[in-house]
Amino acid sequence: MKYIIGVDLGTSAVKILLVNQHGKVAKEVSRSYPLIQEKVGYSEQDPNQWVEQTVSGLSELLTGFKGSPEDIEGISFSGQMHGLVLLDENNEVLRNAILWNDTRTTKECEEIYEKVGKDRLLEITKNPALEGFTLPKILWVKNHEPDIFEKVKTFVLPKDYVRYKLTGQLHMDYSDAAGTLLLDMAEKSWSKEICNYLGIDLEICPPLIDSHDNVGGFTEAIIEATGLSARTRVFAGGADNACGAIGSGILEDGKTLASTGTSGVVLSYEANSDKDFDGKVHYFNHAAPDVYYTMGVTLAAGYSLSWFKDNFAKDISFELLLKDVDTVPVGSNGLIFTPYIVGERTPHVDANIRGSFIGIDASHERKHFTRAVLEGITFSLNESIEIFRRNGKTIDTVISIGGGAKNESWLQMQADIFNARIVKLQSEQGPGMGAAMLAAYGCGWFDSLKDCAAEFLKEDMVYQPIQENVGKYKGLFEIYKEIYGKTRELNKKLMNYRN
Ligand SMILES: Nc1ncnc2c1ncn2[C@@H]1O[C@H](COP(=O)(O)OP(=O)(O)O)[C@@H](O)[C@H]1O
Ligand SMILES: O=C(CO)[C@@H](O)[C@H](O)COP(=O)(O)O
Repeated sequence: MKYIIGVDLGTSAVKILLVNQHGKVAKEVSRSYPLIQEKVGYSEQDPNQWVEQTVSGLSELLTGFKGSPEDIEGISFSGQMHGLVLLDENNEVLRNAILWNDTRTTKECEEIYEKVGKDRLLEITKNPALEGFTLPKILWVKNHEPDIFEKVKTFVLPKDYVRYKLTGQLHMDYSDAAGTLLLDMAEKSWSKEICNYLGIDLEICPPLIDSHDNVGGFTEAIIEATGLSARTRVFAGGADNACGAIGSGILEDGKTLASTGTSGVVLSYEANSDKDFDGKVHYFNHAAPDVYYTMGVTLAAGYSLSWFKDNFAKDISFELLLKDVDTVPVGSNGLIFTPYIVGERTPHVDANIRGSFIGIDASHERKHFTRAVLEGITFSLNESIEIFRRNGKTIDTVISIGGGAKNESWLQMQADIFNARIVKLQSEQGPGMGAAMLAAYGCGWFDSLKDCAAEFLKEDMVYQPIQENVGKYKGLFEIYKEIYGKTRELNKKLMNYRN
């Protein structure tokens, strides 16, 4: 039997899948790492922890493997997007990575608009300046840490750094480069124009490649540390949402994905780069060759649930915390949660908004708060679904992936709130599976990613919307949408009291 490996470098953990030639997951390993949050709005990670945990996870993957390491023909990567990793002339990390959910860069976004112009930025990159994207983070380091910036030789994104440490080769693929705000999306090249406007040396941008391109093999040190073979071919990989889309078969028009990882994402396939969403949703290069996708992002989806569990149910599992949610009625007995605990992106680009529980009643127990958290996260995702529907997309079926897709009650809730069929695949590890599929395609096992999807991806469960719940959620969603406007000014005033 032949195998490939898909590595998904997520925000909460690195998840590694060993997948056989029929797409069956033979083994799954996960290793977590912490977020470093020194101040409100800051979110960082240590790139060397990603590498240590990935190498340790790969070693465990090989432990007890019955085949020969040479049977593992390829490996590829999916990675949390936008995170800035700065390297010096020896490719040593200069500071912690500044992550996608770090919102310290509001001023730098304004600087980008002033110097590049909003319309020109949108023309070149197809996206607005958002705090989470990489370019504002580069400018933040330039403005606040000039001593570090002076030493920068190259910048890369999280999975690119891990791949570099495994192979000694430094690259970035188009799907991840699209999230930097430095890529000319249609031309597929770094934008000299944007670099010039902002005083950034084009030379710090790494070489660009396709997600299925072979970058070489493992270094001797990695082979020794993990037991992997020198013959395994390493393929570039892609942005986690692009890989999630591949791993869910979002490879043709009309297909929609909902992902509840640390972030939440609603994603739709686009054949061309010339649609106009006026920057309301992100518009990026796919990891499948020469196609695109659009998506709306909830900054704290699974992260809201993890935050709730860490603070109010630390010693129990997610399964135990969620086991009672079906005993609570739709609408959590009049309790609504907004998941703005680190700000929001879609539809409200707002680094200062914060979350609320509205309608707390003396009768509410922890299970009501738990259900309200799930409902609030799903309402937020539904705001992205609403944008897509308003732009003429038909969304009647949604493939659901990410940590949240492990829970059946949440999947039914998605069906009821989205008013769409929810499909759960046999593995909810969309990005890891997408990375594995890039390796399978790169190895030449299939003529196209679509052929690979036909062999690898199998439906497990389908959740149909329950019309009585759909009706109730329609009314609740209208109330949910009012909360942003009604709490925005209060949250601005409360900013003075945040550390
Ligand atoms: N059993 C579960 N049921 C529901 N949600 C879960 C469960 N386990 C984890 N999660 C949620 O999934 C999130 C992690 O999802 P994952 O897709 O692994 O994220 P990432 O790729 O960002 O690391 C956590 O933040 C948590 O809220
Ligand atoms: O910022 C975005 C997309 O624009 C996030 O979706 C990140 O890509 C992180 O993903 P997860 O760790 O939540 O999967």
